[in-house]
Amino acid sequence: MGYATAKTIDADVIPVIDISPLIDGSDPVSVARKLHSASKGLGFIYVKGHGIPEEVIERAREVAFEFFRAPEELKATVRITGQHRGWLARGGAKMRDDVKADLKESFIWGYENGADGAADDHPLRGQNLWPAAIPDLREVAQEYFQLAHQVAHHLMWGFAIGLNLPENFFLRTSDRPISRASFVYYPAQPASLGEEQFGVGPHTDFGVLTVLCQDAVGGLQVEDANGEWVHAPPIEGTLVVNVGDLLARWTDGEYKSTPHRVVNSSGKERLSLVVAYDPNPETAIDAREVFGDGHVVRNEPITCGEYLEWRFAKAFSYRK
Ligand SMILES: O=C(O)CCC(=O)C(=O)O
Ligand SMILES: [Fe+2]
Repeated sequence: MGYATAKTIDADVIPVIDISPLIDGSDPVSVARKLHSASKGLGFIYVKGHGIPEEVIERAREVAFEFFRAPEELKATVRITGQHRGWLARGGAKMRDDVKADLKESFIWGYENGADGAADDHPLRGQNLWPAAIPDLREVAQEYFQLAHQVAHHLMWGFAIGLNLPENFFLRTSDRPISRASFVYYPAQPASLGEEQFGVGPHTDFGVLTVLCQDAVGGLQVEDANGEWVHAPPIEGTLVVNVGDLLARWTDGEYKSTPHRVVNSSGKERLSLVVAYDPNPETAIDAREVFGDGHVVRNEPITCGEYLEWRFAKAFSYRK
C-alpha cells in the first residue's frame, strides 16, 4: 500500500456508540461499558444520539465556510493571538519538527462563561477574536461550542462510570474549563503536493477529549494497532470522539490516545468542527486518583495547564 493510502475501516476498530441512554439517564452503565472498552482499544468512537441538532451543525458549517472563503485581509483582522485565539493561517501548524507544515487553516476560539466572556488567567486563553465583517459567526460558533461541550461533559461522566469512579470524577474542576474549539478548513489537496503533505499531519491530540464533527467529504485516517492507517469515514448523524493524551495520561495508559491524520484527496474543500475538551488549568492529572494511592504511576502527575502549554509551544510556530 502506498504512502498516505489507508485501509477500509473495520466496525470493531472504531465502534458506533449510541450515547442517548447516557444523556437521558435511562441506561448510563451500559453506555459507560461500551465507552470504556472502546477507549482501551483505539480510543476512537463514533458517537450517535449526541443531541446536537443538524441545523446547528449546518449553520456552523455555513458561517465557517463564509469565513475561510473570505479575502485574506478580512481573516487577518482576527489573526491568531499569543493566547491561541483567532485565525491560524495555512502553514501555522506543524505536528512534528521534521515534517511539512499542515495544509489546514483554522479559526480558534475559547470557552466563554456567559456575560463575562472568556477568562484571561492562563497563557493559553484570553479574549476571543470575532471578525466584525461576519457578525453571525460569534453566536453560531458559541452555540455549537456549548452543545458539543455538553456532549464532552456527558462522555466524561460516562468514562468515570466505566472506570468505577464517582460519576463526577473528571468534572470536579471544570467550572472554568480551558476547552477550545476550532473550525478547521482543508483545501482540496492535489496529488502534486506530494506524499508527505497532509491536511493535518500524523499526531495525537494534546488534551483530554476531542469531539469532532467532520463533513461528508472524508479524509480522516487513524493508525490501527498494527501501525496501519485506516479510514475513519464520515457516518451521518455521528460525531467522532477521541481520547487525547491527557486522558491517556490520567488513566496511566489504560485509555489510548491514537495517532490520526487528514489527507483530503477528494478534490473538494473539507471542513471540520472541533471541540477540545479540557478541565480547569489547575486540574491535577494524577493516575493515583484513578487507581488508588498504591498505584505506581508511569506518568508523573502534572497539571492540565502546564501540560498543554508545553505541547502547544512545540506544535505552533507562532508561539515559539
Ligand atoms: O478534521 C479532522 O478530521 C481531524 C482534525 C484533528 O485531528 C484535530 O483537529 O486534532
Ligand atoms: Fe487531532
